[in-house]
Amino acid sequence: NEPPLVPYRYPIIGHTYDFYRNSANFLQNCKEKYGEPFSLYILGSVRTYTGDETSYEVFRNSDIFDNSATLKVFPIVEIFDQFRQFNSPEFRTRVVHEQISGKVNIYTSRMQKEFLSGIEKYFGDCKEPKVFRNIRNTLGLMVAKPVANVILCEEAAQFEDIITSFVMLERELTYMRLVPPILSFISPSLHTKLLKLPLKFGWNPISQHRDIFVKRCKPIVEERLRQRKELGEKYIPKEDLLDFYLNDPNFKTDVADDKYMNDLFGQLYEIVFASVSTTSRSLSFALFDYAGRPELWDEIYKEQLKIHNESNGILTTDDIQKMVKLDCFLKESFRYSSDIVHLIVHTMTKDSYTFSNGTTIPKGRDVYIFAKDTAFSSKFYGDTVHDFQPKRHITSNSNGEVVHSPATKVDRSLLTFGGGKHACPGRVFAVNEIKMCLHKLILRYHIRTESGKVDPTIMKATVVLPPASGLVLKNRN
Ligand code: HEM
Repeated sequence: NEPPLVPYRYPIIGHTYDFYRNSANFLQNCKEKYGEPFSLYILGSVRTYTGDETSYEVFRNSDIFDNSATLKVFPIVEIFDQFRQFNSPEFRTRVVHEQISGKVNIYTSRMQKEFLSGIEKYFGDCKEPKVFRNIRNTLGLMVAKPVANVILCEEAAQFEDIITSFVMLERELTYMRLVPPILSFISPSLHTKLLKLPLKFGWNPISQHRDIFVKRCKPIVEERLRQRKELGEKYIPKEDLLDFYLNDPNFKTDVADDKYMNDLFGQLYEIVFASVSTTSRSLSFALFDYAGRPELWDEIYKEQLKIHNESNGILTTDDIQKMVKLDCFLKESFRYSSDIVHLIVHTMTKDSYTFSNGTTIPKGRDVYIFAKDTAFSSKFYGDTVHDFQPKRHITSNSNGEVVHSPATKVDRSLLTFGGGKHACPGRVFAVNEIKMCLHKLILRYHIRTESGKVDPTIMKATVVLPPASGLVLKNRN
């Protein structure tokens, strides 16, 4: 009882052409005609696509659906493995969960300072309306500053070359993700081999970023090691990820030699990449979603002003939690910016798996999540599914209590942060970061699109990117 294989006309090519020509429409038509899940023959192999009903099952059953299939299209682990001594995804997830998301209250004031200095530097006064194009790049730099502060250390966040390097790293690796997988026609593994070929010849696309990291951070690491040695038990650990690694039994050292610095680079920069690429993408979408919808401005601004006045301009995590309107707006922006197909690919590892609706897939089948189907599902979002309505995330109970479903929440109706055991461990940090940045920007500037309308997003195969048009900022005073 396999999911229906959608009929195709040409052998070998199968559905490849139709899929890449307009994947959103094509997948939608397939789902309407054949239900879900359904299977397609793309780039020489059969893949199963899940929609709003069955996608969450895949995330929830992470013991059966292995997410490492993602590495076939994006061999990021190998790139970082060239530098580090060992790779443990479980350890990394725990570190992000406990040391980054779990400590946002400690980081909030430092992040705030970084945002304020970033806003001054990259946007400035804007006394007269000023147009900003290529906003994703600017927002990447903005996001990189607090990330450098938390993941490396406060000192490192002040180095311009570290901040630029974070953004370049993100861009270079994202290009790799967008390389068309033409060779997969011959064999799916050939595409991966092509992407990994430069590594075989000793050329790693991110070596230049390692050099910058070593130049800037080695003296800091050496000084910390020296202090640790001198003070012993009396050493007070610094609140950043760099110090956490220096103190962890797996990474403890007396000497910061090349091998050690390479290892630190591999461990820390994979987290930097996971953090900067996703956060700057979401922040860019959110700014465009805000700038193109004047009907939302007043309410959101008033909330920010109230919280600003109450907190005397120095935000705590409690203040950020009070930004309910901003949170609902961000959640709606997450929904609107959903990729067509989820980045994470899952392979079914058991002998067979039967979905709750009765269809069965065999061992080894790659399962792709048709994410847009969930984000725009009328089952979850009713008749207004195509309207941008932040208030949908607020519910008034019969007892008069008003509750809202936070942007960090992972559930079957929104797959922005995945789900199940592997759900993004950095989401609390990311949402706090984005809200803080939007809060500061909205307080300081009137923000609108250059066109005065909601600008269209850009589609690259199944990936959705923020508009390439300009945003106009003008100081409120
Ligand atoms: C808006 C920003 C972000 C988005 C949209 C996002 C999205 C995701 C998604 C979809 C996954 C895969 C989940 C799954 O397989 O079910 C993931 C995993 C992950 N994310 Fe995020 N993420 C964001 C920010 C961050 C940040 C700031 C960090 C680190 C500080 C981070 C670290 C990670 C890590 C380590 C994993 C792997 C988890 C695992 O496999 O167990 N992410 N993220």
